[in-house]
Amino acid sequence: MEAHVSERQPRVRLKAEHLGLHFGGVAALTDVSLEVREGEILAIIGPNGAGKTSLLNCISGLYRPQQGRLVFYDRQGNEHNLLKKKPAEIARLGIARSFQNIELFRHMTVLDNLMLGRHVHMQGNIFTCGLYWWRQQKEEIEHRRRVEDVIDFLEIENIRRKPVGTLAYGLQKRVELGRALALDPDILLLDEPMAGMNVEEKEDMARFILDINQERDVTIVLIEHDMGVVMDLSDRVVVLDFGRVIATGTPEEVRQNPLVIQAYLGDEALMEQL
Ligand SMILES: Nc1ncnc2c1ncn2[C@@H]1O[C@H](COP(=O)(O)OP(=O)(O)OP(=O)(O)O)[C@@H](O)[C@H]1O
Repeated sequence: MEAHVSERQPRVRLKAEHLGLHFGGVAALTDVSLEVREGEILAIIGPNGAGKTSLLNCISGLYRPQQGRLVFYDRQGNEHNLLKKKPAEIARLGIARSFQNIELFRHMTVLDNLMLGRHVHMQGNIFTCGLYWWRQQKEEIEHRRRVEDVIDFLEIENIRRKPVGTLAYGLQKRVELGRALALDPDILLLDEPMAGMNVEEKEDMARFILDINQERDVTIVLIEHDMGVVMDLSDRVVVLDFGRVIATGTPEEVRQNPLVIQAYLGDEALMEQL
């Protein structure tokens, strides 16, 4: 008897429809539509100035596009209009991000930076502190437990008490990843997590990204210039050029797409990697 294997389409967790973002006369994004599917690693690639960071900024609420729709579906399937939410609300929904230029407090320890990563989940304030001290204590312990779990996961136990500014660049990038992970995200937005790293650091980072995706069940949207990394890590790729989506598909499909090759022509370093 013939076996019927049903191939279930993964759920869509984030959908952008016809996004348009401009700064005065500069169009950063034009008619950008894409979806992020549950459990995938989606890479956003494109030449410099293509609009990659602007897109992540729209998703995390830092930029407000003038056109289009941006919707997040939570684990229960509820729809959330991200264009109506502030960055902290978006983070609380389960969308965390790391930044291209590390955005950590350099004089604070690794542990404190990671605790700050959880602040959007913290309920306590000056009133509840006084009235419900025990509740505050319980909450604090739980946050600390989750942060310690991230520290173990990223293998940074030995630097947990060190000020971030004293760490090597590659480790700072790992702490930046930890800060985003401490938020317990459903979707992690990573803006060039391997930029400026040596080969060994890149390999470590690639392993952590895969483990976060597979073991911690986190959907990942990744901006990356290193095409080798993109080809190895991602399930699907969206290619932006001059603020427009010019291709979407598997790494192999986009690599052979004539529009993508055209967009990268002129940049020999990028072409070599394609
Ligand atoms: N805050 C801003 N004010 C004015 N223009 C901006 C702003 N942010 C982005 N832009 C413009 O939008 C366009 C897209 O920039 P963006 O940084 O999103 O590209 P990118 O693909 O991330 O580039 P890179 O690979 O160099 O980081 C560029 O022309 C940029 O100058």
